[in-house]
Amino acid sequence: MDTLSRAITSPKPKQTVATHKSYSRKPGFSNSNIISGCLLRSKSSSSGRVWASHAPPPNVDFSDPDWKSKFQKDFEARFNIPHVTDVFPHAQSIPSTFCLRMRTPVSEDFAEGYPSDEKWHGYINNNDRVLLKVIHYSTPTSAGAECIDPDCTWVEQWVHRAGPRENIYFKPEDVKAAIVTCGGLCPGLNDVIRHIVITLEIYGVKKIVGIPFGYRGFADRDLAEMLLSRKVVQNIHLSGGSLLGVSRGGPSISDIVDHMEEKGINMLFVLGGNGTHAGADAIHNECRKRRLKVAVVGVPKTIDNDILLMDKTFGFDTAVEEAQRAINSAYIEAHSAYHGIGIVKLMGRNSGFIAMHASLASGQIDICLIPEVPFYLHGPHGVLSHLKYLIETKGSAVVCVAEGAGQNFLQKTNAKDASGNNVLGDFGVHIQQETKKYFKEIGVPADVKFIDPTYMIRACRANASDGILCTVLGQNAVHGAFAGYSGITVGICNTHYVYFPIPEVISYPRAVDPNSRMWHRCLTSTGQPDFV
Ligand SMILES: Nc1ncnc2c1ncn2[C@@H]1O[C@H](COP(=O)(O)OP(=O)(O)OP(=O)(O)O)[C@@H](O)[C@H]1O
Ligand SMILES: O=P(O)(O)OC[C@H]1O[C@](O)(CO)[C@@H](O)[C@@H]1O
Ligand SMILES: [Mg+2]
Repeated sequence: MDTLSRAITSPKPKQTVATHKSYSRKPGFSNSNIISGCLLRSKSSSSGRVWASHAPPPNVDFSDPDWKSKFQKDFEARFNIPHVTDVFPHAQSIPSTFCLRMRTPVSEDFAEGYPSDEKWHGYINNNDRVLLKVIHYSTPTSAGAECIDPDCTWVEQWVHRAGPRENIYFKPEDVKAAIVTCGGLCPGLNDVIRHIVITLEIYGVKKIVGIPFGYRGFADRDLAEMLLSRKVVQNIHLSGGSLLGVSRGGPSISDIVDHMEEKGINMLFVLGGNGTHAGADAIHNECRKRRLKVAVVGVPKTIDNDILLMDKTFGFDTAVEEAQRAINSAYIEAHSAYHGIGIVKLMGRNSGFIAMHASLASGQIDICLIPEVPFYLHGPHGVLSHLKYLIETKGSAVVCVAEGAGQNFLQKTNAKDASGNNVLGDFGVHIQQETKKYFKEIGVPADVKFIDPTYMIRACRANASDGILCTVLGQNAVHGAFAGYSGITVGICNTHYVYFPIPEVISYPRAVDPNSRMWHRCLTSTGQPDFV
């Protein structure tokens, strides 16, 4: 009988298995999609019916001989990126002021913005596309297969290529651009801010401001806009955090747009996660409703890496690198103690990407627990009994747990943060206590240490690869806005840079696929058994 679950599920004691948690019910996240995505994909592969995690629910009629072209048409419509001409069909474009040739950094040359150079072939054609999925899975049973139909037919899915356009829909002298950073911290925020400002200046924009402390800064009269320029942002990437500050919660969309109208903001760059992007999309829609010619462009920020469709989000690499240091400390502590057990908790509310990648990168983890993969703590196949085996055979062990793992072992509080996100219980502390209790009960000495490096990881400055990613994303955000797009976000997709319509990347959280090669690689590295 499971002692822990008895404590929690009393009066009906039974073994509790950690399962894929239910997601927060914020408007940006749809539970039905999670079910159709994760569960169908992971559970039904043996039956040969596997669906792409981001694909629409399987309501396509595959008996229709024309289903593929209909699907592709629908896909094209879904991934169409909103443009100012949708609302202002007569909006005039002008030749781009973004050009990197024939430049002399003499101040008077900049007075009227930068001159266009017709001979410069550095622009992206509006019809350029990037292939979203590059593997042709020949069968739904291939590892990590993401299929649309039961036969796993090859279907091309194209998304819009990011970058500077030859014609722009905003005159630089008419632009007042604002940047806002929301949600939790993430390495690289300052790098993105820096490159947005620098690129705006290259287009010739003179009015650039930062909104302090996230969306809150749009409503709080005590918080003044921060004037930004290349000079102000020159060195901000050398430290972590956000020059502008961050926050959760804040004013209504209508108050935000009132503020933008009042202050004349017509370009808004929004750096944040799924919640922030839901807000950005709502701001974009409200601006359209009010017939304001405004470009709202997002840059996805989440160390959890839980935004859909992208290779990765900025800050993730840095977080993994930093997490390794904590793992190494836990390893040394565990290895140096008699029967040492090190437990490291890493961020990841809904998704175990940091835990999985840090476990893989460090090569020092014996057990990796993530929200996507169910496990027992107690019982013959449970985590604790494997820990006993590791102590007996190796003398020490290191466990990496993702923040969102094992939540159903903990008492639910229903507490929410200011943005409406569920406040999670601390599974790291819980597994530490259970481990101590277990080894005491079986009379085996164990020295259990728990390390929670989460805020240290988030506050780091970006490493080199994230620094470059932030640079490209920041620049592309500005190119997208000048090109007249709004309600979009920027991302990296199969190593190329793209624009996505916001709703497509936040419809549910991206999660580790337990059938993926990467999770299997992680298991190979840890050598852990199935804990079910
Ligand atoms: N559905 C929504 N519609 C409009 N605004 C939202 C929505 N969800 C969240 N927001 C706002 O977006 C901001 C950031 O949201 P949240 O705190 O959830 O962080 P996030 O962007 O998801 O980033 P993180 O990855 O750090 O959690 C908050 O100010 C919040 O009020
Ligand atoms: O304590 P805070 O600042 O609210 O943020 C914590 C959350 O932020 C994240 O790092 C990003 O969403 C989560 O993993 C974590 O739960
Ligand atoms: Mg979030």
